[in-house]
Amino acid sequence: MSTPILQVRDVHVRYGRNGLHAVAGVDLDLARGETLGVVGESGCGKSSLARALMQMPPPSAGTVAYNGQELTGLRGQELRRIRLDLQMVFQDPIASLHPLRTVRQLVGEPLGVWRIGTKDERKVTVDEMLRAVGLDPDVAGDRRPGQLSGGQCQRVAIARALVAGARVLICDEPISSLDVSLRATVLNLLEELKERMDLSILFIAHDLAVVRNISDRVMVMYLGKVCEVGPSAELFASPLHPYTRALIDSVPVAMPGAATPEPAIIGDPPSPSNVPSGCRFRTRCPLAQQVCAEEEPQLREMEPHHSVACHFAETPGEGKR
Ligand SMILES: Nc1ncnc2c1ncn2[C@@H]1O[C@H](COP(=O)(O)OP(=O)(O)OP(=O)(O)O)[C@@H](O)[C@H]1O
Repeated sequence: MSTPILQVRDVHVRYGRNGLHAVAGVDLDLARGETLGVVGESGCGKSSLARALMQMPPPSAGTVAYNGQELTGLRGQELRRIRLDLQMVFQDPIASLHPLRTVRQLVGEPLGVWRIGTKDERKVTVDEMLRAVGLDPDVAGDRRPGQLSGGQCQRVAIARALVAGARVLICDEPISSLDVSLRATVLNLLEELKERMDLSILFIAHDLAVVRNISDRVMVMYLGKVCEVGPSAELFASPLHPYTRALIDSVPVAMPGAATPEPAIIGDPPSPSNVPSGCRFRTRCPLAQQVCAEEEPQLREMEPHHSVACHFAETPGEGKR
């Protein structure tokens, strides 16, 4: 197998003087051409992890290698250069774009800053990129973000992220702020661009339904740690962690007249400043036993490429170790 395009080891993110531990030792590999979905409830550390991978700011500890090159020690120009390859798309597209710039200026900016191509070549590249994200340059090119819909702004943000030849796209809830009717079109666009431009994607979302179809693999986070990671189809068909099962059970069935499911998971997650001993999910887990308070379960591979951090993963529901 070739080297992963992104290789992350034992990344930690701490905030503030009290050292709130938002990401508590995450490993991940993103293979070339792969889409890895990252899911978990609000506050579990998904965005903190994404920013740490981008070195915005660098993680408090751990390593992040892009194409085998370690990023955590890089600063200034060197880091900005790498960030052309490693781009991020944010949840709120309107807020992520300068309101006074035109669409052409916004998409062309990375090319101008790095003096990629001549002025005429840049114009051609920008127009091609706008067409690639489904915007007509003659119609949208001179508009400003305030004159576009949320979905169009997200297309502009994607065009801007990809225009200078990005290899990895980190999408942080890219469709959650969009109208429900537009979400599928933006997901389809990302899939199409991934194929056409040979991208690798880390796709963050708080609910599993969104990542289900777009991801090759899915990584489930709980309170700053990975509790399960595996191939998407297998993880949905045979989830191993009680938290993953609860997330899947909470996904509404897309059928007219289907009852809204009861929340399968009770209460809110504990604060990352007050993490339970042993297994951090135990305070909400239907399978919890004494051992869960005493020993932290480590990620272990149960099926090829499918790992889980749970003492009771082999016999879910029976309470046997
Ligand atoms: N800049 C910051 N300063 C202090 N605490 C922060 C900061 N950013 C995030 N946190 C805290 O870190 C924890 C993880 O937050 P993060 O935004 O990474 O989670 P998330 O899973 O992306 O949540 P959401 O889906 O709501 O964006 C939360 O407790 C949050 O309050």
